[in-house]
Amino acid sequence: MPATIREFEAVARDRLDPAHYDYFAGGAGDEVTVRANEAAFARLALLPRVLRGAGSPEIGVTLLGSRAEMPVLVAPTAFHRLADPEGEKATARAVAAAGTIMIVSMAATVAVEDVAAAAPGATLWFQLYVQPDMAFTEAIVRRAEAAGCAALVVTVDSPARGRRDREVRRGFDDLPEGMRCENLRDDGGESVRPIVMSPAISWEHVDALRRMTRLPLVLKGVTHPADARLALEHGVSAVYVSNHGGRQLDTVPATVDLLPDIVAAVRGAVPVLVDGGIRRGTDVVKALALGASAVAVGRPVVWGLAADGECGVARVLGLLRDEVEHALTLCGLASSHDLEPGLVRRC
Ligand SMILES: Cc1cc2nc3c(=O)[nH]c(=O)nc-3n(C[C@H](O)[C@H](O)[C@H](O)COP(=O)(O)O)c2cc1C
Ligand SMILES: CCCCC(=O)C(=O)O
Repeated sequence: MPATIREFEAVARDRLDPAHYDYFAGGAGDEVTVRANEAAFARLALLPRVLRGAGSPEIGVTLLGSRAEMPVLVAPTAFHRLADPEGEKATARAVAAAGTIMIVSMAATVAVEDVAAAAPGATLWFQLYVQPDMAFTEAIVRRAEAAGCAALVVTVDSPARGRRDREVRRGFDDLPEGMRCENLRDDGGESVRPIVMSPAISWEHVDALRRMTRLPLVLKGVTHPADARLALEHGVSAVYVSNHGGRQLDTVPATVDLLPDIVAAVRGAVPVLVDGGIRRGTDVVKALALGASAVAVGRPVVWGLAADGECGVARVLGLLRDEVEHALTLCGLASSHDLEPGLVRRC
């Protein structure tokens, strides 16, 4: 039984088709950003306080009306059936058991309605790539609403798909026979449209989404403080700092290094979420101390799923939960809400 998330990756690597492992693990260009995300956490040190009598820590969080029993969400990742036959259904069941939030990818290999039905207790948010055909975008949004998704996470770091050399080398350019992006079905029909990543997507599309749905909008893929300020002007309900796990533009800085400037720009107006390189409870604690309301994990969930399906995801989420609680206890804190920047030192 793997004892750490990094050990889960090793098990997953052994079990996965090498092309699929490389799809999940890889990133854009020289993978500078992939490495930077994890390395940046290692460069931050924690400076605990002692004798605080804090007791056992409380780590739950309420975000946009959704409750999460731990401040770690499941980031949207595509193609879970490449990792396990049950795919996103298995992930959602583990998420329900952990009491956290799963952001279902628009590129899921199980339809969002079927994910919801498989895990009635799961809190689901839906991730959207705005499609230039806004009628089709609206049809997808309506499906997510009807399936009970409680927020819409709009990914804005993908005006084009990142170039990932590992995918090119492996010739990975399509899903295997019998697997497809079920959320891209055309108007209840049998055909599935390709996902379009369009450089024409702009703030006007965010405004159109705002008018289209009452769901809270989360903007995923914000890295520049000026864009965080614009996001507030356009009425978003949360800003999600992400460089897509280093899979889009290579050499974007590590997200945890970008976080303080975004938090300063947002000035508490809305929650700030962050993902990228989180592999330990101490990473979660550092991100929260620097002002994130919660974090999300992408690859760790895929490693759990590939290693042992629903049980593997449950174990990965359980590890993170235990590690967060343990780190808070060692920091002398009664609650994750008591985290503040003074706990973190750059070393
Ligand atoms: C295999 C894989 C597939 C992904 N698919 C999506 C996706 O469909 N939509 C999206 O917004 N982000 C997607 N992402 C990005 C994740 O949501 C997240 O930003 C990233 O994985 C965080 O970094 P981490 O993997 O180091 O935790 C994907 C990431 C991976 C690794
Ligand atoms: C067309 C699916 C895109 C999935 C994705 O965002 C990723 O692989 O990073």
